[in-house]
Amino acid sequence: MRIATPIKERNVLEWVDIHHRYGNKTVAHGINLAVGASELVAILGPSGSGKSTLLKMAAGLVAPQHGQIRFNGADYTFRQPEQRRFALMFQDYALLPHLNVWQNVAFGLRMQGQGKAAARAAAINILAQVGLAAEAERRTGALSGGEQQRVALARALVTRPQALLLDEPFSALDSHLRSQLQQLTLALLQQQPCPTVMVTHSPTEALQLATRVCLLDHGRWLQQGSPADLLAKPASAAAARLLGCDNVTEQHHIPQAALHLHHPQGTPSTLLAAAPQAGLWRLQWQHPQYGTLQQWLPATTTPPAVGDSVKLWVDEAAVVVFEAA
Ligand SMILES: Nc1ncnc2c1ncn2[C@@H]1O[C@H](COP(=O)(O)OP(=O)(O)OP(=O)(O)O)[C@@H](O)[C@H]1O
Repeated sequence: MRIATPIKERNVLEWVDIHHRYGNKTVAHGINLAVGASELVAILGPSGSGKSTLLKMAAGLVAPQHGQIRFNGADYTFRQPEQRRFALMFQDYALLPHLNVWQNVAFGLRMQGQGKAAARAAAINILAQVGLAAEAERRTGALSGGEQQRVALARALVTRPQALLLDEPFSALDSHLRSQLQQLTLALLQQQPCPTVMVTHSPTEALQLATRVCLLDHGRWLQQGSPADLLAKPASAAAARLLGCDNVTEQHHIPQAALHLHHPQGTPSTLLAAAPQAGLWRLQWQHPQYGTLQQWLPATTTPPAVGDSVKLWVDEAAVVVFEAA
């Protein structure tokens, strides 16, 4: 009988059994992660949880004390950064101040040995895609923060990297620019897919952009999954809090779908506060069994008056109970 050989996906970036400490602080504790060519994986975790260290290991800027970085099945752990052909876009995007915009973008291509004319043409082409063709001759110091970030994105993608590593790439931008650049990044990645890993501390960013979100705490995965799966069933209170969920205790998470106002089976609850926020009403209830609960309602609804007592039903079938609780 012939046994079918599993087809191994190509262009997979992997962290394999990574352990790392700084002094007595463990920042990676048996980390495994495989990112496929069409994936955008977000690593979401609190400050100091070890997110950037994992990215730096893939980039070749930090060598893990134990474990391997692999690409396409090959061991990359000790390859020099420039031998990896991975593009980095870090928070401090560090454009070269003595070069103009197109020269910054073309820099990687020139380092790879491409001729000046071809490198310039490729740079201008990608600058057009990020809406900066007209700025090609300008000094980078004269650009706004958002423009500099777009140059950094163009610079990261112009070399057609084997993998893209993004460390808080959008955090310095205001919300309008942030969403513009996020959409632009997704569009460019659709044109030239490669394993992409984005480090962020923003649950909104991770859940909106990533195909898979990995929750990291103290150098360990808390949980991994698609945004929809994680939101539907966070595995623990720590995971739910990292995801930015409301109504979390050590025992359970009460999602918005579990809350029903003016329900005949509801328990009289007092409205403590009501405020417009992010285009919605944010209500705070005092519930006799569940304590303080946050509820979000559409801006078009008229909330009860603060101090009123209203029947609020918590549908227990929709409450997420944590297994360890
Ligand atoms: N070169 C280093 N030497 C000593 N300690 C370090 C070094 N680099 C990072 N650390 C420490 O290791 C921990 C993890 O750092 P890392 O930058 O990976 O975390 P992070 O999750 O990306 O944090 P942040 O969101 O704040 O950037 C932090 O406590 C940091 O201070």
